[in-house]
Amino acid sequence: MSLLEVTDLHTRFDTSEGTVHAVDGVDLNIEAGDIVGLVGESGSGKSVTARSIMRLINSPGEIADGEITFNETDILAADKSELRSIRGNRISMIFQDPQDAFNPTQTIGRQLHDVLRTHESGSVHPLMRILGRDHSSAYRERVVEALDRVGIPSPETRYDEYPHQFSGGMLQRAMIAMAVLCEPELILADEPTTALDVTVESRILLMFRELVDDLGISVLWITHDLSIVSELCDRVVVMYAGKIMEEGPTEDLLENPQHPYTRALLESVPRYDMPEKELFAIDGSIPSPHNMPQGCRFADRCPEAHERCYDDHPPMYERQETHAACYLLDDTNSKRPEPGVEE
Ligand SMILES: Nc1ncnc2c1ncn2[C@@H]1O[C@H](COP(=O)(O)OP(=O)(O)OP(=O)(O)O)[C@@H](O)[C@H]1O
Repeated sequence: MSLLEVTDLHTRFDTSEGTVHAVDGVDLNIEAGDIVGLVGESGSGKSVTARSIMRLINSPGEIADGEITFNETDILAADKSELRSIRGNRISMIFQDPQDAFNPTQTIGRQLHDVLRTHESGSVHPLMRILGRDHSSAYRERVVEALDRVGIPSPETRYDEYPHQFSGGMLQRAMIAMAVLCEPELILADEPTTALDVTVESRILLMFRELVDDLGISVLWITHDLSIVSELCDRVVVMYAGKIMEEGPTEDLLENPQHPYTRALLESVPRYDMPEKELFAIDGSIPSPHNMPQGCRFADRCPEAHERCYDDHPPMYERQETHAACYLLDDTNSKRPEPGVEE
């Protein structure tokens, strides 16, 4: 059994303009120790998928259907106390903007210390906080160790500094330290390096891979950047307009993409080794979330679309280890008689 199994997940938002089917029948598996990249254009439903896994969908949103099983725990049936013990302890989330994750009025060390203490022994009693009794040296040591592990220089000194004294890259590292502090089984990382410059980004990716290998943590890494996926991920899941279009091992999927959408995404990545290559942009735009087509969500932009693609969204077809939702992979297509030809 996989560490995380998401089956036929439907998450929607009821807005004044109608219902947005942000996640529409998503299946997703993550094995222990794997880094899975979730890629797709803006608005395709990546963040809503991650937030659904944590059950962080608030009104006007709701998880309308599906199953989410995390290490044999039924997340959608879990009560508040079960959820509390899962969030942070067993599944952590890292966000794009580290500023939002930290309180500007408390030192970084203090905040990491509180996370550790809260998850290990319940919430910190306000009186204990005033008396400073919760500031045990064992916790401090573990926080310093975590800051050191993510490559923050002079972690002992940095422990007592405030968020504004950290650069963007350092703050991002501190957030990663916070996510790994409780040694979770799964980290959901929502575009955590998008705001960083490329040199800091590649240092963080390298460090993250080492961290995951050392601690055996599984990761869902959300991004729209395929170069990050090729550097970091074991498997890739390609999402478009609320649906999974293709998924498979990174190398297979990037070298031999089956879905026209994946091919188009790969075509639009700038190639430094081929500077003369013209940049490709996918024609059209992602369908309006209020007015999804009944057929393949990508049909309107797909150069290979045929009549059938406009009728129903295709199921997943298997090609070795890759699965793609595209009728081009349906072997029975070739056996279908040409119109007007007797069988
Ligand atoms: N609170 C909300 N209310 C209404 N619609 C929402 C809400 N949150 C998300 N959506 C809609 O759900 C869809 C999926 O959004 P989501 O944030 O998951 O996309 P994404 O793939 O993560 O995009 P990005 O890469 O830009 O973060 C979008 O159409 C978005 O507008």
